[in-house]
Formats: sequence, structure tokens, C-alpha cells
Amino acid sequence: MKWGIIGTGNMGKVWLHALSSSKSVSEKNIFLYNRSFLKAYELKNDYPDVHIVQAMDTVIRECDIILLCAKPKDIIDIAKKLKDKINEDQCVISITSSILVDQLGAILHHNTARIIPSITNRALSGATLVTFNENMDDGFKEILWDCCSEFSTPIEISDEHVRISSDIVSCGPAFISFILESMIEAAVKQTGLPKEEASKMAETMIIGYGKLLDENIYTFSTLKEKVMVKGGITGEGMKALEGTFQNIFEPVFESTHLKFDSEKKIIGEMVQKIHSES
Ligand SMILES: NC(=O)c1ccc[n+]([C@@H]2O[C@H](COP(=O)([O-])OP(=O)(O)OC[C@H]3O[C@@H](n4cnc5c(N)ncnc54)[C@H](OP(=O)(O)O)[C@@H]3O)[C@@H](O)[C@H]2O)c1
Repeated sequence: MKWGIIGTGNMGKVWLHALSSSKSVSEKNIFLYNRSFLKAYELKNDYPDVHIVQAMDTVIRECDIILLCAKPKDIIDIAKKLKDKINEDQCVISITSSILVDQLGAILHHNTARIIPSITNRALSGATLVTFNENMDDGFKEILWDCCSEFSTPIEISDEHVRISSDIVSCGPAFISFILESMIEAAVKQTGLPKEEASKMAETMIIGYGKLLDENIYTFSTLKEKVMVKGGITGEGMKALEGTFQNIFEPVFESTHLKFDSEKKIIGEMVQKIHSES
């Protein structure tokens, strides 16, 4: 199977790295096209055998599976260009929560899916959030699932929970970074511990933490219990944390969903316009 990636920004590069370094797709079977050609061309330095093409039509002509790795409005524009050029032997995948699988399916008519990546896939880890269009060919479903399993834990999700799932899987690493940075800043401010040392400590802590979960040694709750020795110091810190951090994610999720709703509205209007033009 030949894979095409349209859009080689952050997420296009995550896909490229995940596909090639997990060896699920060989570089010579990957075609890249980006609006700004040079940005894609530079990827030759790290991925010498991939094809960098100057026209989107080359991706459409050559590839069986096409990943649309642009921002939501750009994905709709790209889908409009693909619409009369792809066939039933191809499959097109969008990576954004704001476009429902049915919307992409209604524009392209053939095999479509949504696979939302996470920056964690760059380390061949973390989850991918998968939603197949109901008319999707079973062969493609299997190929996509197996491929995602090579570099992530694929999780099938419904449209209903797409935003909250993305908040956890895709935004989560940024949210956790923010929380750890605030831990580091407070340590530096309150105790004078040098920032470099505090950062190194936080980094090694979170790597070890991930391994405890990965090896099923603890869950979030059992880990918390284990560290909070009865009458100990962690418990005191936890009381303060509970006072400050109670429900901190509710406004976060409200904000992501507000933005999501406004993006969905714009996408809905764009899709409607395409239908009324055809
Ligand atoms: N960031 C995340 O962690 C994350 C995780 C999951 C899903 N997502 C979804 O992925 C979307 C893209 O995120 P990103 O961080 O990868 O954005 P990005 O870094 O801005 O990349 C978008 C890329 O798409 C290219 N592009 C735009 N229109 C194009 C067209 N018509 N033809 C070809 N290429 C085109 C852009 O080209 P230029 O070089 O010309 O700008 C750019 O390289 C987000 O909007 C979000 O919905 C993001």
C-alpha cells in the first residue's frame, strides 16, 4: 500500500515518523505534499527515501491511503479538490475532531475515516482515536487498525465523544506539561532550587511514572495511595492540592468545547456550500 500525507506540519510529521520508524510503511511507499513545498522538501534530510511531490494530484494518482494533515478548514478545501479524483480503491483519512466522519464521507463518497493522532505517537506510544465511516471497506479498516497498532494504542470512538477524547489524548500532553511547569516554577520560587535541577527532577519523575503505568505496576489511584503514607508529608501536600486544584479541568473542557462548537459551525457551513454547488 502507498500512503500519501497532505500537509507536513506538526501532525503530518508525527504521522511520517510513526509510519516509517515503526516500519509499518517503508519510506519508499510514502508520498508527501505540502502547500509550502520547501517545508516538505526539507524532510528529505531525515527521510531520504520518501517521495516529495509538487502537485497534490501526484498523491491522488499514486496513493491508496491519503492522510489529510491540515487544519480543519484547509482539510475541507483539500477534500473539495479530491472529490472527483479519488475512487473506491482508495481511502482518505482526516485527523481533526472538528470534521465528522459523515461530513468527509458525504464530500468524498468513498472510504473515509478519522484518525486523530497525538504528539505521543512521535515516540511510538500513546493513543490514536479512530472512527470509521459506516460504509468503510473492511480491508481498509483492518489495514488502518493494524498500522496504528504498530505505533500507538488505537481506540475506536464515536462522534459524540470525539472532543473530550481528543482533549485527553491529544491536548493532554500540553496540559500535563503546563501542570509540571507550574510545579517547577513554584519549587524555584519558594525554595531557590535551580530551575535546571527542578526540571531534570520533574522530567525523570514523569518518565518513571509512565513506566509504572506501562508495566501495570500501579493505576492512578493505587499509585496515589502507595505514595501517601498514612500521617506522612505527601498527604499534607495533597490536602493543599485538593483545595486548589478541585475541578480545574471543568473550565478547560468547557473552553475546548466552545472552540470546537464554533469550528464545527464553520465546517458545517463549508460542507453545506459544497453540497449546494454540486
Ligand atoms: N497539534 C496537535 O497535537 C494535534 C493533535 C491531533 C489533531 N490535531 C489536528 O491537526 C490539525 C493540524 O495541526 P498541526 O499542528 O499539524 O498544524 P500545522 O503545523 O499548522 O500544519 C498544517 C499543515 O498543513 C499544510 N496545508 C494547509 N493547507 C494545505 C493544502 N491546501 N495543501 C497542502 N498542505 C496544506 C500547511 O502548509 P504550510 O506549510 O503552507 O503552512 C501545514 O504544513 C489541527 O488543526 C488539529 O485539528 C492536532
